[in-house]
Amino acid sequence: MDHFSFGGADLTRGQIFQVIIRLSVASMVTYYSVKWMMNQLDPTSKNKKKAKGLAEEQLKRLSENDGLKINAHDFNDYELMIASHLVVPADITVGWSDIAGLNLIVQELRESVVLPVQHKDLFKSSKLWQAPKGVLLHGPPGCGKTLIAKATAKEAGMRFINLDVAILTDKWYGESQKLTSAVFSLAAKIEPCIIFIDEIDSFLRARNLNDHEATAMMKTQFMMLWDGLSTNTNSTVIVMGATNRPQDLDKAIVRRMPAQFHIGLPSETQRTEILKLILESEEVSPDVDLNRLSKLTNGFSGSDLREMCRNASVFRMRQLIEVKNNSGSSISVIDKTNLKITMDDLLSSHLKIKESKMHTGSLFLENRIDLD
Ligand SMILES: Nc1ncnc2c1ncn2[C@@H]1O[C@H](COP(=O)(O)OP(=O)(O)OP(=O)(O)O)[C@@H](O)[C@H]1O
Repeated sequence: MDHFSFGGADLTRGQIFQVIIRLSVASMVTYYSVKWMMNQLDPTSKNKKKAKGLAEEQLKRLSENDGLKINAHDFNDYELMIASHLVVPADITVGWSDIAGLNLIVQELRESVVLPVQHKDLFKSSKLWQAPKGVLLHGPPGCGKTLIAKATAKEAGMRFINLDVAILTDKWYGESQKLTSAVFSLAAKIEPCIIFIDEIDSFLRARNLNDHEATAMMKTQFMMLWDGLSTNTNSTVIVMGATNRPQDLDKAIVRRMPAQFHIGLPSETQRTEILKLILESEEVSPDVDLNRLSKLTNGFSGSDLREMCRNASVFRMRQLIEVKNNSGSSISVIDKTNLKITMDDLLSSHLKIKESKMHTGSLFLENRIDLD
């Protein structure tokens, strides 16, 4: 029998084999225990599991409803993490008809994005007809940037990744580089796709010396992957960014977004159109004067106008019902004949919102000439 000498001890071949097995088992136990402990310590482990489940569900819907031949197994963990923010076109509830007063922008997006995506074969003969790889929507909050991005995806039949950039930079998710490249590889697998980044300035602001090394690397990587989209003319992936502060964006990013649209506070005429659209499906009393309301709401965004109408309908509801207990579970109807939103309801609501905007300093009265 062969004998081997280890640290002065004579061991047979069988004994060495046993030692190796024991060592392997011990290392495996240690590896899995440490992994389990890390998982327990990781505050995002629950979120990760939830995100994975959500992603698998969305991808399944995509293959069932959109006829895309995909399977959750075709995606790595990082892609699944990003896919949890995926919205399938069937779930997007807004289209062009939900946007008021922005006809020119809608027409441009229809021609430059929707048509080339919908009629890819027809448009492929010219490189200039291809949809741009980057679109920037800029302007004050609540004026419809997100609305436009979603409606574009819906009308073009594109999948929509509402990218939460916080997960790319969150240290618990780690591996920012892998997640960043997963954004683009996922988008390519499910194209045509819009990668929407709200407040893109917070992620891709002008690079400066104070940037953390990892952040700087991630920005560079993001831009390289983005450039890769231009070389692959077959895939239709568009990065669409929205920002209130375009001046803070890195110039290199702005260059990558050749299609840019300013969505400003609505003019008087636009406010009339927005109010008309919001109140179209509501019961409105004949005394409601939209032109007067539009004049009074100088400085209001589309979102403020919506809030004004919502508030007015709450005033109406108060006239209609009496809440009998604190929890609101018991109500009695007082007057069913008086359902229509009145001009008084809207005027009271207007005052309430104007006051609140003045307190928060968000009422920017525009001294502007209406161009439309
Ligand atoms: N032009 C518009 N037509 C119809 N509704 C509008 C319009 N602009 C804004 N709204 C209403 O305001 C809501 C908020 O708009 P949206 O979220 O698109 O604004 P945003 O510009 O993306 O704001 P933020 O910068 O705060 O994200 C919309 O869901 C819609 O109800």
